[in-house]
Amino acid sequence: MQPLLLTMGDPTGIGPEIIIKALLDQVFTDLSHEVQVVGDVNVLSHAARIFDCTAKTEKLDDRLYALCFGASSLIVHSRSDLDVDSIHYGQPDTSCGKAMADYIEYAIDRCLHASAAGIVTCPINKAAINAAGYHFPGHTELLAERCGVDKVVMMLAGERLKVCLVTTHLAHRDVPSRLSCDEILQTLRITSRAFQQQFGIAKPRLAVLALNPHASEEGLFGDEEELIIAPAIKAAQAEGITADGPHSADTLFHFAVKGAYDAVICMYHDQGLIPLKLLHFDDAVNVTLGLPIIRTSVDHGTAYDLAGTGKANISSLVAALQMAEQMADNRKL
Ligand SMILES: NC(=O)c1ccc[n+]([C@@H]2O[C@H](COP(=O)([O-])OP(=O)(O)OC[C@H]3O[C@@H](n4cnc5c(N)ncnc54)[C@H](O)[C@@H]3O)[C@@H](O)[C@H]2O)c1
Ligand SMILES: N[C@H](C(=O)O)[C@H](O)COP(=O)(O)O
Repeated sequence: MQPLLLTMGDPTGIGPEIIIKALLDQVFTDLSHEVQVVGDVNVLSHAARIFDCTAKTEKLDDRLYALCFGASSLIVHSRSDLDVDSIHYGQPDTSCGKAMADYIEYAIDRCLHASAAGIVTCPINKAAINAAGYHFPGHTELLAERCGVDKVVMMLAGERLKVCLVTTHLAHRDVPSRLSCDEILQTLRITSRAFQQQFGIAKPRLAVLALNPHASEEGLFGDEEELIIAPAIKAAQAEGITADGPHSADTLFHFAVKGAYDAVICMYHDQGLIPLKLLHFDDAVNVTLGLPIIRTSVDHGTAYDLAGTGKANISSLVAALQMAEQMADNRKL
């Protein structure tokens, strides 16, 4: 069985320590897929000290190590040679920015060449990867580009609520001009197909949100609902997709969490991620739908205020690993 690759994320964030914590808590041994880390063996070894552990490092091959703590061990594809004495929690430099982007690119490459089952990502700092010359607003867009896909969907998934975004990382003032009937229709198609093929829901029920308050109150404040969103829903319905709306965003979530829908299609990042993280910050998973490879992620960021303390919660990491494993198993069926 091919391994799941877990990218370490920002070397100065909480990524390294949640990986070590997961290893010490035997999280990886509870999975049927082997988990291998793509990161920096010295940074991980350094992070072990946060938990008063000393890691033994064994070189297996070029850039391939085993990191051992007593009976627990972890294979590490060590793709950077950062100097742990010159990097500091919460302060990424250009070498860290380059390293975190390299980890993702290496993992994508392995998946595209069918030598890994999927990718689970720890958080990156978007400003740091951009400063290092990788002009992407996040993993999602980097993954889409490297996999040669025009449109993907960012879904954040918790037990009670799943939100899928039509637009992702962009300024609020740019949202209306980036919304189009085609973008919404593609989001509905990708989401519906992913639920059917990857999550085993034959007829996913999708709620589509409005952009404006009260779905624009019949055009009183805005016309995106009439001109863009409603036609996209109609086109999706004509293709057999179970979608309805546009729904007022302020009330729809109440019904969605009671089980009326499998997912909520949101027009912009915070429209969906505020309710999602309010309910599920500890245990939600970020999944990229529409890729030819499997990618899940923790739902939280680099948490610089916690980095180096060992206090970060690993529940979202555990959920992201479990979901990647479930997606890999479904793919085999
Ligand atoms: N998947 C990703 O790569 C990803 C996701 C979200 C944010 N980010 C990036 O992370 C950076 C910081 O973003 P932010 O401050 O908006 O969000 P954040 O999630 O890093 O932090 C928000 C708050 O939540 C706390 N927190 C985060 N993770 C936690 C955990 N595992 N356990 C306990 N508390 C936790 C933090 O201490 C902080 O108080 C930004 O550069 C952002 O772009 C990356
Ligand atoms: N939008 C995500 C969130 O707030 O949790 C996050 O920034 C991660 O995005 P990528 O997976 O594209 O890095």
